[in-house]
Amino acid sequence: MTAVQTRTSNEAWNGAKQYLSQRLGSHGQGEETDFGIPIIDIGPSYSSDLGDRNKVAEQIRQACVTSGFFYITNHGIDKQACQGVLHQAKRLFKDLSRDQKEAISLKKSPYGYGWEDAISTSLHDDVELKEGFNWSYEDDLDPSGGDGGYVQLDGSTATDVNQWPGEKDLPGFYEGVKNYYGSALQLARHLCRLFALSLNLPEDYFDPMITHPSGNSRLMYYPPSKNPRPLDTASADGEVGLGAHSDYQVFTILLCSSTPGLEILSPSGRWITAPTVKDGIIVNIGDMMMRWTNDTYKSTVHRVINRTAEPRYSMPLFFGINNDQMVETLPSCRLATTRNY
Ligand SMILES: O=C(O)CCC(=O)C(=O)O
Ligand SMILES: [Fe+2]
Repeated sequence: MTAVQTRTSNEAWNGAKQYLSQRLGSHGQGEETDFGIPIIDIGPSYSSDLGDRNKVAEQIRQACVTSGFFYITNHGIDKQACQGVLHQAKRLFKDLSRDQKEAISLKKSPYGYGWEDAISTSLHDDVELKEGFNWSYEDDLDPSGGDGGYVQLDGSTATDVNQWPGEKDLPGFYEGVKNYYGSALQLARHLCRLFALSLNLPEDYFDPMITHPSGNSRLMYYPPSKNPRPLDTASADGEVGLGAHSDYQVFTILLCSSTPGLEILSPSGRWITAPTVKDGIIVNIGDMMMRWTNDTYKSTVHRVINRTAEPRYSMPLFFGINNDQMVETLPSCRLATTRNY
């Protein structure tokens, strides 16, 4: 049996800071070739023909070995569910009073779930303007019903850890979130099959690892800029919505309102603005997938700056495998040559 190593939150924070500065330090030397956010129509991946599914998987692979970011269209999530959850975000951030928000503040949660004030949480020492609301996977949100085996990242089996606004304060909020989140979980499981194909693994390779997945998610609010200006990614002007970071899970499914703001860092150190793609949802690779694939798939540094006079809302789902799943380098990503020592 392997000993479980625990780290204090300070150690984890410092480790994450160090990791980010290494990642930022490595920019400026890389190549720009093919770096962007391609749009992949995943409609054909729902076909019963393996050839169709493989064609989508190949496009996903191409995106993952370059920027690690892509849009998906024809993803199967109902338009109303998407609009609905962004509407719930607006209600939460605009309609709740300060006291109602404080009542569900993440400061009261051992796991950091609940409402997050606009405070500096950036690993890059930016003062962040965003407000958030965080929660973790729960069986009731999962259309599969889950298998009852969910464990938190620290191995605890604690349930009821999420802090939802009261039904009286925000009627219909939970249902609106569940409606989209449940569909996004199903999409995540579908994407796992495409990732498996893209990595030359059996299509069902990840299936047993996502029966009670890590599905932390959040709603985000980026206030309108005090100084609305044209997009100029060279300058942040002190108004950082969400500081530079990479996501830590396997992959993120990111739904955004139509206000632009997401920027991704190219290998040569340029910030590239993500365009608005009608009915498109962003998928991006996280650090866990980068590690798991032996750096074949890229987890790219990104940030959010709202330079417009409009508010911006988004909902990232940080999808990961079961927190109690043992991982080792994926078989198709091990070095081809074996060392004799
Ligand atoms: O709001 C966005 O567009 C991005 C959010 C994000 O990158 C994150 O929460 O990790
Ligand atoms: Fe992110």
